[in-house]
Amino acid sequence: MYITLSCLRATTIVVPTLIPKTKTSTFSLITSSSLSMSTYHKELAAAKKAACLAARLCQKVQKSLLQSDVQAKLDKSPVTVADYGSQAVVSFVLEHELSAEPFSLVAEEDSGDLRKDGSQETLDRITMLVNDTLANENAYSALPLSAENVLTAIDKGISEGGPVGRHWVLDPIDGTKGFLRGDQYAIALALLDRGRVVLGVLACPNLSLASIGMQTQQSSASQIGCLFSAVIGEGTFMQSLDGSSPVKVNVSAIENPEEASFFESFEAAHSLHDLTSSIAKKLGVKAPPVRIDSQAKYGALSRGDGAIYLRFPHAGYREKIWDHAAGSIVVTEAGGLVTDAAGNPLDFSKGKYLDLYHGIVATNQKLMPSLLKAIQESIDEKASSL
Ligand SMILES: Nc1ncnc2c1ncn2[C@@H]1O[C@H](COP(=O)(O)O)[C@@H](OP(=O)(O)O)[C@H]1O
Ligand SMILES: [Mg+2]
Ligand SMILES: [Mg+2]
Ligand SMILES: [Mg+2]
Repeated sequence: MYITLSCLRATTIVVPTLIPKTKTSTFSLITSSSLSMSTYHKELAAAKKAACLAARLCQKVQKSLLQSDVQAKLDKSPVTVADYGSQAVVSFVLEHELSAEPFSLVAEEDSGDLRKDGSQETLDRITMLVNDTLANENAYSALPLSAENVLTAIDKGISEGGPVGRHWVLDPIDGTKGFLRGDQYAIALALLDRGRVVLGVLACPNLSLASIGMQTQQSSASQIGCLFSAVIGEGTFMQSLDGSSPVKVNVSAIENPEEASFFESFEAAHSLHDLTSSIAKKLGVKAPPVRIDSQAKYGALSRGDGAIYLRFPHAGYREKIWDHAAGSIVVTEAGGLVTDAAGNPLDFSKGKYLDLYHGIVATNQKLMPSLLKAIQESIDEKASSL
């Protein structure tokens, strides 16, 4: 039996342990072969390290959130010093850990607003946060970073992605609105190889290690902060953000929709809650929806906390790849399916956006056919009532 020592080590170190082989319905301990044989082993270790450091920065900011730390982007969505700081940290760490490889990053934020007059104080604060976060990383001779270095690191995220070569895909804080409320958010990092997601890491600093809905019954209730990771063909693993041993996770095995519970966005503006409630009613789902922010929903789904995730944005909204790349591989490698509302797999090879039929659906293989049927009926009913 083997465990990883810490998610902050760039090269995953495995050591023998005396942990007994235990198994629950959804978790099992990692095996040596799944760690040592990975094609993307180096990339996985770098991604975990980058996401854990970024999570540390975000946690620090969330604890002492000041109004001046929040700004509105041109599209009026919020962005915080932590979004920028997280992007700078991940970009810097990936480029330095994987310096032998060409580096392409598709990321949500850019430095445009930070370069404008009046932004110097905010930029100085971000630079300080980034340097504090990386302070213990003695291996990086480029430290401390100047404000210009931080802007450059943020702007490395300017790639458009696409079907050729490798591209990292980053949402430095997914669920910024949840982050501002003190709720769920995630640092979501994925690797595309020739248009396919081959690796994903989701750091969820506010997600309990115990399953949602079971916190009151489990002793690990107080342990908060999960890191999900998945490599194509190797399964999905969960560990605590401070580096506990990874456990393999699996999606729910529920076959009867009446026993299923479903996740959706906390923000009603991000998904049509009336449509999802009509779908749930058709399926006979009894439990009320679990509404949480960010790709933490994919993480929770991958370990079987709920059985379905439904996301139906308002007409005209185009989903971005960084909102789903890491989450989708975390669910598919845990045995689930992630498709659009017609059952088509998500295509991450088209650049920054996903072309979708109506929305995104994630569940296990047994429930998917009846779910897609209920979805189509609900979409048709909605259309005919307009
Ligand atoms: N009108 C809209 N419809 C659907 N998604 C939206 C939206 N406006 C913003 N979003 C996306 O929803 C993400 C949050 O997802 P969720 O609803 O699952 O919490 C946001 O990510 P950021 O917080 O990274 O900007 C943003 O990209
Ligand atoms: Mg945003
Ligand atoms: Mg996002
Ligand atoms: Mg974001």
